[in-house]
Amino acid sequence: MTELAHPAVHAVNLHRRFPHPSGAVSVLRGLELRVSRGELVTVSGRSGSGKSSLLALLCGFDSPDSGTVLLDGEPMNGAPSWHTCAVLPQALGLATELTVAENVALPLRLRPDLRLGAPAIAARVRELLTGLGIGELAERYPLEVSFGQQQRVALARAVSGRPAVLLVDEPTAHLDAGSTPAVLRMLRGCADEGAALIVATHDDAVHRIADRRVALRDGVLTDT
Ligand SMILES: Nc1ncnc2c1ncn2[C@@H]1O[C@H](COP(=O)(O)OP(=O)(O)OP(=O)(O)O)[C@@H](O)[C@H]1O
Repeated sequence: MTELAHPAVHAVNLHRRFPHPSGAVSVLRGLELRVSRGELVTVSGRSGSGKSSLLALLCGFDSPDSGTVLLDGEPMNGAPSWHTCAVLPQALGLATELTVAENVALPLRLRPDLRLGAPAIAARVRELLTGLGIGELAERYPLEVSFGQQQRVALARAVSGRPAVLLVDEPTAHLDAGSTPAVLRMLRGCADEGAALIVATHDDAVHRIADRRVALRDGVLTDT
């Protein structure tokens, strides 16, 4: 019972400042955020307001100057496992030496606890790629598909292991209007299955599927 009292993600008084010879940038200034299981929160904010910097702190890629990130009530200790917290970063980070299907399968192969055999992994990969409209690209390599297609591959990889927390940076930035609904369906579906989602976006279509919208301004979040 007590564990349900904790939000899946709780950012407490986060401060992050980047030193630079031409003047330090104080990006986060006491930022607070709580996101529950099953909740999809979108973060808006002008370019350079600190959305990606926030996501980097929440997944442990970066550390705050002060403040804490709690996952399920526990202070983050280094980068959490991929099935605890998965990320779709702007830079995607696909493994270019692996095929599209192998990239998406990776989080599943890293989870022996799931005891998934090769056929079950292949079925999950197929389901995700087909759901995103890129099933025919399974055997290609990331550099043989467009950037918008790579972005959907990276989304499929992020969700394949059913992470408890999913952090997503600009998921529709490189998509045409026809490809966007499938991405929105997948994001919403993850939240409906119980994941906590934080999605940085400039896209109103993404904001429309949110349970809650916040804006990052002057280093803090406000409800919109
Ligand atoms: N490693 C770093 N070193 C120095 N400055 C940084 C670093 N990372 C980010 N910044 C600065 O922090 C600020 C916030 O950047 P960030 O990428 O988080 O913004 P954003 O809101 O995600 O922007 P966009 O919408 O364009 O992606 C910017 O002024 C950026 O130049």
